Amino acid sequence: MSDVLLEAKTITMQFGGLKAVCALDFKVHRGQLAGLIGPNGAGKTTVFNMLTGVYQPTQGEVILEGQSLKGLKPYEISKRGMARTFQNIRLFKGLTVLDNVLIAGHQHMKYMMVDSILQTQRFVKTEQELQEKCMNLLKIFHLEEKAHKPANSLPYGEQRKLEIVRALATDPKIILLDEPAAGMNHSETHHLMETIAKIREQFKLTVLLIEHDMKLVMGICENIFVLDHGVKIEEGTPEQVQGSKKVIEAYLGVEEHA
Ligand SMILES: Nc1ncnc2c1ncn2[C@@H]1O[C@H](COP(=O)(O)OP(=O)(O)OP(=O)(O)O)[C@@H](O)[C@H]1O
Repeated sequence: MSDVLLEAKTITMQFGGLKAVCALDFKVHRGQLAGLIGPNGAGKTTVFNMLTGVYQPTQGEVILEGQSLKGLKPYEISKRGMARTFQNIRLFKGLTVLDNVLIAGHQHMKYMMVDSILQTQRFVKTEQELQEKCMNLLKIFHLEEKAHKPANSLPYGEQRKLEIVRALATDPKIILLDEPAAGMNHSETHHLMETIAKIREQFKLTVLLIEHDMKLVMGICENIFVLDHGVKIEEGTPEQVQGSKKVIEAYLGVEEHA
């Protein structure tokens, strides 16, 4: 099996007259923790939207495990093992924390409608297993005691963590995290960093994250892609990227992100 799990092959996204992303190439290797960074408006979220089928690239293609994702819908890509979180939290706010996770887990259940109506043994067993799995995931993120509380009663930082738990409940091979630490304080961010590293090990996951918190990115990513005006201007280890003249220039004037 190839070492490359996810590949962007010269992907371009044109919105009318604006090329938000231009002929972008990159590869994420199996098991890697990779980062996608760049100043505001560089095209990072647009890249995630192309990877996950929200947008079809106007040119180029995305390859997951050697197979093109061209023309696939987001739910089809999710079934192939790519999960994501969003910059703006998207939870079922009135439902409990656990129900939010169960709904995500159900998307990949193998039993039939008839099992569910007749409450067959297979259905009951699968439901129990799913419930256990979801509770275990909540435990990893220290959310188990809030399992039966409404999602909208959680503080913002915990809602972000719940989004990650929901993504993990789909048993992904790769998880794309869009600004997971946004709105978190220093100690929450530090804890999140440790948890991301832990779940990567525990679930043999591949992770690609967008993040403005440079401490987080430089602290956990092994390989970083830097976008500016839709173009990849640098790629490498945290040390290589931090020392790059092009990267420093791209960030000049936006020092609040440094
Ligand atoms: N649906 C859309 N239609 C038109 N233009 C868009 C659309 N989505 C994004 N853009 C534009 O594409 C460019 C890249 O936006 P994108 O949100 O991908 O950047 P980003 O790097 O994620 O920014 P930020 O760090 O601020 O979240 C911006 O100029 C944005 O205004």
